[in-house]
Amino acid sequence: MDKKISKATMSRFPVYLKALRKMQHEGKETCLSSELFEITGIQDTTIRRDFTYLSKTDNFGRRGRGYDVKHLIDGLSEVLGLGLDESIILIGVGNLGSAILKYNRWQYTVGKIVCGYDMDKNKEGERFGVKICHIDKLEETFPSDCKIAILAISENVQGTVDRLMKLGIKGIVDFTHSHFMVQEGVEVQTVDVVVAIQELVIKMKSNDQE
Ligand SMILES: NC(=O)c1ccc[n+]([C@@H]2O[C@H](COP(=O)([O-])OP(=O)(O)OC[C@H]3O[C@@H](n4cnc5c(N)ncnc54)[C@H](O)[C@@H]3O)[C@@H](O)[C@H]2O)c1
Repeated sequence: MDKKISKATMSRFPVYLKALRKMQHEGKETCLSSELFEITGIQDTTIRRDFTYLSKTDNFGRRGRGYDVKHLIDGLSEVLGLGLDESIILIGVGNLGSAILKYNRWQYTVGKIVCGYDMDKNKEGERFGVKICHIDKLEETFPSDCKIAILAISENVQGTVDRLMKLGIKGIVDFTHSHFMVQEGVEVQTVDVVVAIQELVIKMKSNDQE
């Protein structure tokens, strides 16, 4: 792709992708930008402009006929470097981990949690349809195609991250409040409710000052 895609456009792509995967799941083959507007709240002019950045746009989006849902999904997945079927593992099946497992919005977006791990033997078995293994069995049960791990543990974070990296994990969604080191080529995405509230308060204050 030759055209440079702006950050704002890139941040809207996952939103379109999620909406389109849901449409595809419901059996829809084409969609109008106005329909995407209704689902995403993003103006259709913005949507149409954003889609011009996708490499396959030449073949679709003819006026009035709408976009081919599959072509759009392929184009967006290509740009975002995402597959539909990421195998994700969850480490720590406590309060937060269980809530994440129960959250069933995975399937239209990035893939699914294929296995959970916990150091508590009582957690072994199955939860919300997902197999839970003891963390001691991580190496022997690790899904070979898995590149992403969600961390919702409270102890031995660095040791666990080291084991995950040895197994080939390249992306970590981190809910712990611990500082840990990763090797080059491993990405960490931190999710923190407190930080989100802090940012919200800052935005609210700056609104008051305007
Ligand atoms: N980011 C956020 O916004 C946010 C919000 C709430 C909690 N947290 C953090 O998420 C983590 C989990 O919170 P919680 O409320 O679910 O705690 P919890 O005690 O209910 O659950 C933690 C689970 O992880 C397991 N565990 C701990 N260390 C482990 C390890 N090294 N390997 C395997 N399993 C391990 C425990 O057995 C337990 O089942 C904590 O670190 C907490 O501080 C973050």
